[in-house]
Amino acid sequence: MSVIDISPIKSILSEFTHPTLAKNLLELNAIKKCSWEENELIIKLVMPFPWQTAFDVLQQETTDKILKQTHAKAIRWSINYDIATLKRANEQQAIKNVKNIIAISSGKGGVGKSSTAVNLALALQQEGAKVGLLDADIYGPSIPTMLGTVDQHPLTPDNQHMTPIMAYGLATNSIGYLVEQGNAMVWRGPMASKALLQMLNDTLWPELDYLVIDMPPGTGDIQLTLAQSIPVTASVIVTTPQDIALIDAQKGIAMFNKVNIPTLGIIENMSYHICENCGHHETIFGENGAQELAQQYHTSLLGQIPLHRSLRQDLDQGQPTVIKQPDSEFANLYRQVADRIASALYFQGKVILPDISIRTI
Ligand SMILES: Nc1ncnc2c1ncn2[C@@H]1O[C@H](COP(=O)(O)OP(=O)(O)OP(=O)(O)O)[C@@H](O)[C@H]1O
Repeated sequence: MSVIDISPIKSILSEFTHPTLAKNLLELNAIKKCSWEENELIIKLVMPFPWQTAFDVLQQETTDKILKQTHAKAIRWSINYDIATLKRANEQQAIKNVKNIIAISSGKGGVGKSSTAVNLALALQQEGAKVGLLDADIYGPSIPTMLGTVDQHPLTPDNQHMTPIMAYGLATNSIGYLVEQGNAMVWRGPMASKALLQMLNDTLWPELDYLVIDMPPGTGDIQLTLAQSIPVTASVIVTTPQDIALIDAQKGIAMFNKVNIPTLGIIENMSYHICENCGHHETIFGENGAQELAQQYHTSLLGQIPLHRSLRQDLDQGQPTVIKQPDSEFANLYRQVADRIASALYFQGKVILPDISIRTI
């Protein structure tokens, strides 16, 4: 076959725009292969952040254009990921095998932080990343229930380290796997923080692009100690639109600012209620609160998740909506938020070499 000029293909690919792309695919150096094999065009991308949904859109939007331009019979598309390790807050040392840590926090309890953390972790995974989830919500470890793993216990092969519990492809650990329900509630602050840091350091995490940490709610001493001791890349705040939750979310952002941890943005949970009968959207907890808070603190509103019975039911049954109803509008929303988080982390952060040293506490 004669040599074909691939520059028009690259130019079509570089013209592709998407909310996750602050730079185009050419500038990102994401087009790793663009060549011919027996009348078929091979296009291979390697992305530094999870990008599956956008990759589907790219194919839909550009396949016909490229075929027309090249007269190829078909395109064989593929995508791989080489997820970037980003600079950690306060130059902290990394956890072995963990590239990036995202702390999910809320100023106030009960706003849906754990529900959001679980669905987001699974959404990041569906978008192409290797993900772990650490339930640091010591006073209400709900992750095992939400993942249907309540009866499981991590093994300790050497009496010091723990093997994580695998659930739907996520590597997880939770205080809920280790102590009887209710026992951790009586721990004093330092004991609780120590236990969590131990879980973080002593779990035999497989290679992870992101470890999502479901932080304990509130902005007290435990949260401050944890925020300072965990090598996080950035934090994400979950709130409801209610004034009382927003005031506490504000305290959360202020706490992270104080210890130099970037707040990537705010997720508004229970933003509006969707009526199961007529589909009507009702803003029962108020409107625009999280948007205004984000503006005030120069951060972004990463997404708005509705209040819906099926979201709660799926979690109660141990099958988060992203798994139970992957094609639902809710799962799409979680994937959209996950994509925003991953691309914002990449474009706002500084890429560093992975650090494989082990921390001791
Ligand atoms: N968007 C939603 N729609 C319906 N139910 C929800 C939604 N978000 C959370 N819930 C339900 O609200 C309850 C509290 O949620 P969750 O445990 O995630 O809150 P939390 O902020 O982590 O709480 P805590 O502060 O106790 O850790 C759960 O029963 C959960 O299923």
